[in-house]
Amino acid sequence: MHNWRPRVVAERPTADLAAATDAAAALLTALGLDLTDEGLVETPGRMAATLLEMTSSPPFELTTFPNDEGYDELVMVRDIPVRSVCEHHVLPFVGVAHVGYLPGERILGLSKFARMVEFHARRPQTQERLTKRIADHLASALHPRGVGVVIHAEHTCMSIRGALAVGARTTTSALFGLLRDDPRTRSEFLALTRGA
Ligand SMILES: Nc1nc2c(ncn2[C@@H]2O[C@H](COP(=O)(O)OP(=O)(O)OP(=O)(O)O)[C@@H](O)[C@H]2O)c(=O)[nH]1
Ligand SMILES: [Zn+2]
Repeated sequence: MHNWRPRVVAERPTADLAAATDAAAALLTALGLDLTDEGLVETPGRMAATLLEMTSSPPFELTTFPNDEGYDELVMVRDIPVRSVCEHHVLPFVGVAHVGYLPGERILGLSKFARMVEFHARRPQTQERLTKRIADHLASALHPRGVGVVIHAEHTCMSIRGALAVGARTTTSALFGLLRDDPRTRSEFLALTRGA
């Protein structure tokens, strides 16, 4: 009945796209929609593929290098795009992450900051948990002297419905080590997250 085939199928071994398509059709029908309507015929398949795409993480490998020069100042990647899905309404939240660390013996390939954010973002969750997981991952992979993650995001579940707070942004942060405990490093990091 549904001929539409997704162009991009994200990986998740336990996903059953055919069953998800049938379930999406049942949901839309239960909501009173007529799926024989021309524009809706392929919608269940698109819905299933879209939800799978939005909640599946691309795999990646962390590449680290020895900190040969003994670089000991802050490394920071700002304005990394965040696209995730809130676990309460399965609606997107979208924003940016700023990720920084104070290196110890290893440094991280710069692109891996963005890959790490994308990896953790692509699943239903809260912004708080996402922030903490990125910081935990960086800390366990690098054993740095400090880690900081700040995310600013708009949650569509409270902007396009419900509270209708269009433009309201939520800020979360996770700070470890010297970025949490040393006042100078902490304020340098937080100033950089504000664009200074
Ligand atoms: N702390 C936190 N809350 C979130 C996040 N994403 C969505 N929420 C909130 O989850 C809550 C769910 O509240 P409920 O009262 O169970 O759901 P609801 O009736 O749809 O609530 P409204 O959104 O106020 O209409 C809402 O307040 C959402 O704003 C998140 O990342 N972190
Ligand atoms: Zn929500």
